Amino acid sequence: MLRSNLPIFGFLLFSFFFFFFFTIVASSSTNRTQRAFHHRDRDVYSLLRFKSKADLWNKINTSSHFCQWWGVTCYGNRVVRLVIEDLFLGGQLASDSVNKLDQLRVLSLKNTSLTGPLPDLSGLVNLKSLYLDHNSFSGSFPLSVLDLHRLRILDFSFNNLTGSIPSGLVLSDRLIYLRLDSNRFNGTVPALNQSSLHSFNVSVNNLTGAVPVTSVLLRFGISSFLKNPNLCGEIVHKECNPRPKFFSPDTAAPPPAMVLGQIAQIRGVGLSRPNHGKHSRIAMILGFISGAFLLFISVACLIGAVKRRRDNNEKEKGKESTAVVASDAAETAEVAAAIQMEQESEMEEKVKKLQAAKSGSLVFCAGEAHVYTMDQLMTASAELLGRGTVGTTYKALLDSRLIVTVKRLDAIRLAGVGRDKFERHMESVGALGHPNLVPLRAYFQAKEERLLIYDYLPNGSLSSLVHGTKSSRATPLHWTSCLKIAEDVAQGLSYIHQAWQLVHGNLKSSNVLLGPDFEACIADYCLAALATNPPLTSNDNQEDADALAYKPPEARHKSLSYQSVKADVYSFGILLLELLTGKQPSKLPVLPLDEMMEWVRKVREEGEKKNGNWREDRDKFGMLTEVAVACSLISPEQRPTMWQVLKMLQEIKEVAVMEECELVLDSNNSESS
Ligand SMILES: Nc1ncnc2c1ncn2[C@@H]1O[C@H](COP(=O)(O)OP(=O)(O)OP(=O)(O)O)[C@@H](O)[C@H]1O
Repeated sequence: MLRSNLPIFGFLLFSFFFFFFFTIVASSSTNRTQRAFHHRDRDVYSLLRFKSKADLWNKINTSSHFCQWWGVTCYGNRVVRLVIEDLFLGGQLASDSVNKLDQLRVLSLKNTSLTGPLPDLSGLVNLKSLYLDHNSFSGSFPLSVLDLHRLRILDFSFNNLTGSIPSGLVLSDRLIYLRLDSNRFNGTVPALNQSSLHSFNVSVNNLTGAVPVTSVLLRFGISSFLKNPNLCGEIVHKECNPRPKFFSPDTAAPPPAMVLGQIAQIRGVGLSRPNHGKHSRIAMILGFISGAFLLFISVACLIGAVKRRRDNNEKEKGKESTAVVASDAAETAEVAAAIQMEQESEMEEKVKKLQAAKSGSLVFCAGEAHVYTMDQLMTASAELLGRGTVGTTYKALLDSRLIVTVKRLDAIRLAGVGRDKFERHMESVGALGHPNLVPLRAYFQAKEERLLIYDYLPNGSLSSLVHGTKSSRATPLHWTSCLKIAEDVAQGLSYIHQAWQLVHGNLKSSNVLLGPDFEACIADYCLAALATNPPLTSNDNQEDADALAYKPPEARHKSLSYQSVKADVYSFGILLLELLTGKQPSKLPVLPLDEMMEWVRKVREEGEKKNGNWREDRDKFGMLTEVAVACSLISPEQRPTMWQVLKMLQEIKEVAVMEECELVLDSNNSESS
């Protein structure tokens, strides 16, 4: 009986397990989906709440998907950047709004006329850059910022913040940029000493007391502390509590007339007049006798004291009579020891760096893990990528299967750059961190050798994409690709210009590389500043002509070391025209706007005949050409800043998104009718 029912038991058992397994899988995937929706909804709710309290004039358009809103960047439907700048919002930063955006990496609301206190920000656990400058925020420094362990950039400058600057900031060891200037902070300056800090300013506040003498604050010098009238100390060149000088008028004995007057007051009589002969003679004799008596007593006491001093235990006596002096001396010794320790540690740091350089060690940039040594780098298999204006570039494959790019700088072209200058410059460049910059990971210098180590970007350069290579054909880019690449480059460039006030100096399509997701990343930034000699002329005249075409007219006849932000803007304009037309920079004509638009249109139409698989949108190309022409104007003053360029590009994107939405709505309407 049991044996005959075995198949039925087997079937029931199988069904039970199948059902059990299916339920678990289904419920876990439902949970996952629910979680994703839950996070997304929370982001939408946060943005809406932010808008409702901050955007009093309804400047932020929320009719599209939230990831398309002005200033919002998403990754996988989660908000990673909220950048709204130079816009009159006029409201407040409500609590419980942005604080829920736990995937946010960049929050920038600079110059948006926001008021009120700064809310709790401790929920922004992934935040790396926080720009709330040029607003009217009031109240105290939000302590929740101290919990943001990934924070590298903090800018609260030009607000009305009050209270003290929290000393907990000394523990924020990732901070590279701290601006608290032009507020109303009071109290003392915290003893910041994190070596990561590259930019720091607390000028124009009400700070008081001695500026702590740490090696990092010393490096910034007086310019970071200006217009705080009550600050003192070595760094601000002002003595703290100036001690009264011996024999200064303040401490000198009061004038004799006053002494006499006081004595007279104590005795209850007026000042004696000189013509009272007898009384004055008696007074004189009495005065003489009492003076002599006092002198005798004093001398006797002195002799007694000296004798007792000899007899008594010296230590005991020291404790009693010089307690105050001893504590002063201890304090002075402590301060001296602290200063000496600081100087020693500073020296140690310098010696270490020097030894590192001499012994051939790599100097890793701020926040980098030391994952390989110079020896490993030297024994890595290398492939030549190319020779450029400041050196030769190799791709190196390390043992750990890590691929890096090594740029070997040309000693002759960097001949005028001393060891310290190079080190300082590379420290600043190494502290730059932006998704559209190829990260500099480490640098090395020894005698004649200087190396820079960057990430290797696998998808080639923009130049190869636009013009093709031996192995790949050139592709005319769709306007959306042009816009995306232009926006990426503008983001990276305006970061260099704005946050760091550096310049690229050599922007061109071979210096724009494509990252793993085909995002555009700028390479070779800020190196031109080191090249003191003009570049060697290559054999390839075409290459020379193209390199020259990126240079603005004001820089054509100068050496490579000529650079400015407006020269970068010009190069960007040429790069954008190159993107739009696929023409080499030296083949681009110089034309006024209307003619340039016409020329770009013709070039695109020719391309379309050859490549019938893409369609262009004339208006979009027109708008992008307008931006390119504005950037490449002859007069540097008339060119926009990179920040303005970025805005123009984002506006074009917004127009395009709106048009697409309208199209979808129209087609939906026509289908339903
Ligand atoms: N980090 C990198 N990842 C991948 N390829 C790179 C990287 N850096 C440079 N390259 C490529 O290596 C080649 C040589 O670069 P290099 O910077 O030496 O010269 P260049 O860009 O042609 O000129 P310049 O020195 O004037 O910038 C270029 O084709 C460049 O695209």
